[in-house]
Amino acid sequence: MSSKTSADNKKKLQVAIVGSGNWGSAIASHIGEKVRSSGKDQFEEKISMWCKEEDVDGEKITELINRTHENKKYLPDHKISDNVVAIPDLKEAVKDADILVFVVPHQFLKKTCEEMKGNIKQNAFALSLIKGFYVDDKTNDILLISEVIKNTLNIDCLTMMGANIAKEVAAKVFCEATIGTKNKEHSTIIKSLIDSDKFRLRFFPDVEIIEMLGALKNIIAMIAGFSEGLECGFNTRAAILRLGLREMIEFCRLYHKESSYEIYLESCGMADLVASSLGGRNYDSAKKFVQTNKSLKEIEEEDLNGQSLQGPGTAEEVYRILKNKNLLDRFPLLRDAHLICDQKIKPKQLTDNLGNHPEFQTNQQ
Ligand SMILES: NC(=O)C1=CN([C@@H]2O[C@H](COP(=O)(O)OP(=O)(O)OC[C@H]3O[C@@H](n4cnc5c(N)ncnc54)[C@H](O)[C@@H]3O)[C@@H](O)[C@H]2O)C=CC1
Ligand SMILES: O=C(CO)COP(=O)(O)O
Repeated sequence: MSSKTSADNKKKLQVAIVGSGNWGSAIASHIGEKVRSSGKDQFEEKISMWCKEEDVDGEKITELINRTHENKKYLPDHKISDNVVAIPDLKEAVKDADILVFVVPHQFLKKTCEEMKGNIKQNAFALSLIKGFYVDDKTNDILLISEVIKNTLNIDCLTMMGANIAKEVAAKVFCEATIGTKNKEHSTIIKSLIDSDKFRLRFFPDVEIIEMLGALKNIIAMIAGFSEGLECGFNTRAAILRLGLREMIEFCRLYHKESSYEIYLESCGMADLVASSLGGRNYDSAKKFVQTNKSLKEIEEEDLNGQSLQGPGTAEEVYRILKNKNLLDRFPLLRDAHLICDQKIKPKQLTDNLGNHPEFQTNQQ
């Protein structure tokens, strides 16, 4: 008589991580460890991680990762679980995957999806960790990352956003994240794959809002960095976070009028805004922009060793959307962030004008 259980007979799910930067490497390792510790019956132990090939200290980055179990370029000083295998060929990395975890900087997503088209399993589904969005060339309006993934690959796409600074997740200190999905079966699978004592998940159906918040907080984090560069202090920074959160909510409500406050108070909203405005790359670079007078592009090249700032691109996209809707004056922080990045106005102009924010005009005695 066979001693096989039904779990043995059930086909295990294969996971591929599409991306291997700072966050990509950290989440790949978390997933690798989670699968090993409690997911062996449900998931294949080997996790494929697509890694764009490049040379690091005379060695191919994929070979370096697979030899040392560390991504010395994008996540130095943190070991990656050794069941994560870096694969340089995108099609090879994703072809057998049931779950595709997207975590490339947002400017590379469309090309990555195009290359994957026709090379993935029909019943696969995606989870996007990418913070950013596009402007649709036809409508001049917002085009979400999850929509690009869904439309290009014809698969379901969940989103995961939250206060998740990669090196802290890699150091295994507590954090939480928000999953957006309306698909119960997929949310149950993602809970088994990622949720742990040190990385708690909460689930909501508001996929679009969760994704928009993840992108918008990068813009407000840059403004917090500008104010810190100007040595404005904690009171001003706190005011920027409050006014910024207000604008983030109003922006989301352009698309989801009836959304309740609950979602904005989750990790994807207030918590990510706070974490990113204390210690994110967009915050740090914006602070340095004020202190050095270098452009953000120069700072990114000098300081980030190939990592990518998402704030400046998203600020430009939001500016375009608001301009097209004739709403720039209702969103002065979102508007001015782009003008500062583009060196059209000085950061001080923004901080000097905080007292004229529309928020103060609608609440006067
Ligand atoms: N780093 C963090 O703490 C967090 C990042 N995120 C989000 O995750 C996404 C990915 O961020 P990271 O993993 O930090 O990336 P990163 O900022 O470390 O970017 C480097 C990665 O981009 C890849 N890359 C460079 N050129 C490319 C190209 N032409 N095509 C495809 N890939 C290319 C590199 O190979 C490398 O894997 C972003 O949207 C970011 O906002 C979200 C939460 C935390
Ligand atoms: O999204 C992040 C933390 O949740 C990281 O933000 P940065 O890209 O600004 O580092």
